[in-house]
Amino acid sequence: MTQSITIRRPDDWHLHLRDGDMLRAVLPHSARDFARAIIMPNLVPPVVTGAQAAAYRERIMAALPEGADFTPLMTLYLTEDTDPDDVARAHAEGLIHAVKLYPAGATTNSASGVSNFDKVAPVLDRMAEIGLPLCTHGEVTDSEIDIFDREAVFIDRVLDPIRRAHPNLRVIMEHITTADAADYVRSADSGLAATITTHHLVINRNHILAGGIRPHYYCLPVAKRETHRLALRVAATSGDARFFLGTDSAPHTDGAKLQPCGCAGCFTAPNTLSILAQVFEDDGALDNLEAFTSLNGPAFYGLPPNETRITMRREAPQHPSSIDTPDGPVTVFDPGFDLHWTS
Ligand SMILES: NC(=O)N[C@@H](CC(=O)O)C(=O)O
Ligand SMILES: [Zn+2]
Ligand SMILES: [Zn+2]
Repeated sequence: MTQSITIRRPDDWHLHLRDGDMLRAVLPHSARDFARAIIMPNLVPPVVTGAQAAAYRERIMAALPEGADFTPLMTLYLTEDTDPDDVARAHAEGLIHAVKLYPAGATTNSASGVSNFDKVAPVLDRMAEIGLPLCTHGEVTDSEIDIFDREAVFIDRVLDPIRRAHPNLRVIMEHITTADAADYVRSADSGLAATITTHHLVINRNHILAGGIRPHYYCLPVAKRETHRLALRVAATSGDARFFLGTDSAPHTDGAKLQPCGCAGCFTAPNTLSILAQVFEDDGALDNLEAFTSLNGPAFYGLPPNETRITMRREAPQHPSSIDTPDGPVTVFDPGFDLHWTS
């Protein structure tokens, strides 16, 4: 039996670090295992301009533990008023690595997102020209569309039209949850990729709803039926360069999760690598773990893979079940099985 695995240091291509006390509480958990992360801009207010991204980057750097080796890769939150010149400038400075599209109202802190997609066409044209990728929260928000269908409908109604209108735009479908999305990504030869979260490889909708409601498994896009989870496992463990890790680690205090109307998001930063090693081992794909966590993402973003390596050992890890913050505890995602890989 394999006792250790050595891989290039992983990156996280979709991460919520929040701000202030929460930032200081969660950042060490990502910085321990990941060299770089694409930092989501859905703060309140959102990170819309290059100047705001530069200031947020400073706050992240200031919150890093002594000696940590972690580089935040900043993103801008796309609004109908986003200025193409500001985006191009922030990209040219090396500050931002993507722009994030949230359909208005789709998820946590997305009120300033896009309703009229025609209004963002000039920004998307400029991004295509300069090679700056668009990250999408791929769900429509129409109240008449069933929540379990919102990703598949987004592909037909929003994503495919955007890609036809901007054929050179590089797009990352974030946190995909369906076989439909995996198939759509495979249908493109280039310029399209997807991130997959840790939790969507582990839970299906039964975990949220059967035998009692489990708010800590509620995230967006919501986990789908088992056939979709299995399709994501195939995509993630295949080694296919179009799929890579974006944990979507999205911390909310227990007070905010355990409510009549609780927040969406799973906090997976502390135990993601332990869970992934086990998922890949269970699927007989340990050899493809490095492609998913450390190679495919940088290749799509046009960055070199990390030079340093980490070794994971077959040993029961010591992860906390929750972490403390000044605003209250944040529960760590429970995969529902014992872990036996330590990073
Ligand atoms: N994934 C989630 O359920 N929540 C994210 C937002 C997002 O990525 O959609 C958050 O910011 O809390
Ligand atoms: Zn999202
Ligand atoms: Zn997210």
